[in-house]
Amino acid sequence: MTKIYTYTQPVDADIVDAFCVLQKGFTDQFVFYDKSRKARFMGLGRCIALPSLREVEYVVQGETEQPPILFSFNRFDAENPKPADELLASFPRLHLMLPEVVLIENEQGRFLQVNSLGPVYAGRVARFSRHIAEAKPRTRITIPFELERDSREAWGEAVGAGLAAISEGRVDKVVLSRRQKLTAAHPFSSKDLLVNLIDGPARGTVLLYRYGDVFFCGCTPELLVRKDGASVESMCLAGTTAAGADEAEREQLASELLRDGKNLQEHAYVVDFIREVFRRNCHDVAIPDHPGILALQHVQHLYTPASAQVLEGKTLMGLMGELHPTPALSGAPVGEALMLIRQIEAYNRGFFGGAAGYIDGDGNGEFTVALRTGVFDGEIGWVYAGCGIVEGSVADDEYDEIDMKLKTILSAFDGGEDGR
Ligand SMILES: C=C(O[C@@H]1C=C(C(=O)O)C=C[C@H]1O)C(=O)O
Repeated sequence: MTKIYTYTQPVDADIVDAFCVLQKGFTDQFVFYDKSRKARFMGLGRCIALPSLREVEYVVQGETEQPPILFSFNRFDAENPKPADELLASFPRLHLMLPEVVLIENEQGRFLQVNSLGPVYAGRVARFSRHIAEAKPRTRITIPFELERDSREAWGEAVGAGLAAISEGRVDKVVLSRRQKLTAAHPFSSKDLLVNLIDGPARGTVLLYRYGDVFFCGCTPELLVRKDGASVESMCLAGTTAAGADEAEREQLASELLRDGKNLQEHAYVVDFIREVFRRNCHDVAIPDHPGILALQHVQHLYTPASAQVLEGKTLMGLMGELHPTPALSGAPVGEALMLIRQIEAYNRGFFGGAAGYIDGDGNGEFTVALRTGVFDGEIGWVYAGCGIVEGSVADDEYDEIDMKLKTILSAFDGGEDGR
């Protein structure tokens, strides 16, 4: 048993401003920041890595009873023998990470949490508090960059290989991705991208995992699983169209998407898969028969929410393991699709499409699917996005769909000076 001491006290500060001032002192950083709900956790510093919550016992200290917050970033296909891109390869393979300091904003308020393997003394927390009290409102900057286009021809070949596997009956759907390299004129920091994603128009959950100089970040719309006591939720997200130039066009495109057979089929594989996992692990499963629309800044998706009550003894980590990867990121059937992705894609996805989230010391928490993300160091970065290929998919259209999805992570370079 590892004993953790967790000292929490309220803070009267914007946690993003507080993070910006504290982060200078820490190379290891972890962020899970839901823009629409108060589920916001910003971790700093290397404290301890744990294989599972079962090994942990925590002692609550301080004015507020809050369990410790641990972060978990998992690769899309941890067993893929293909070497990861050099930037991604520098991350350790850790399961649960408990940072030294966590800034929290939840339904109970805003807090500063300090974790340690020995008792935390009040003076240490007070020092962080004083530092936070000096935090100035953050500013945004635009970071100019150039993208190296990946070839449409190579993509055409990849899609061709996917379509061949579909017509041979090996898979019904396979999700293929593209990556692009970007180079900025000047080195940029994780803080700059983080602030632009949090304050910019992208909807969803902002993620950051920085280890040393290298960082992985993005803003994902896709919830994999959320657990709060016995209540669990997930989300089926697959099937995509453009956002539209104005509200009328958005509605027009949304109503076309809701009637598009190919997209509905892509979506149905995800619904069937999540329903099956929920039926095995939960009761009172509620999943609507027909999808709705999730309208985002750069695209819109077919969307079906899923909720249930989890069986006693089932854990968040267990559910995450069973749900990931869903056919939204792999294909159907999942195992065959994963094997095909290993064969077709020239690179290892690393954390792109992986399960990224947090868990508290009581076993509640949530995981997202790490979409609309990239990995960065200094002035270079790799950004990733993918799309579902089914019978009838046209390579050029899918290439354009991926370009639309890439706009979300690229918006991290936009300081918003044009008023957006
Ligand atoms: C693979 C991505 O997105 C996934 C694929 C989608 C699709 O194929 O329509 C839609 C939403 C996501 O589940 C991505 O954003 O990179």
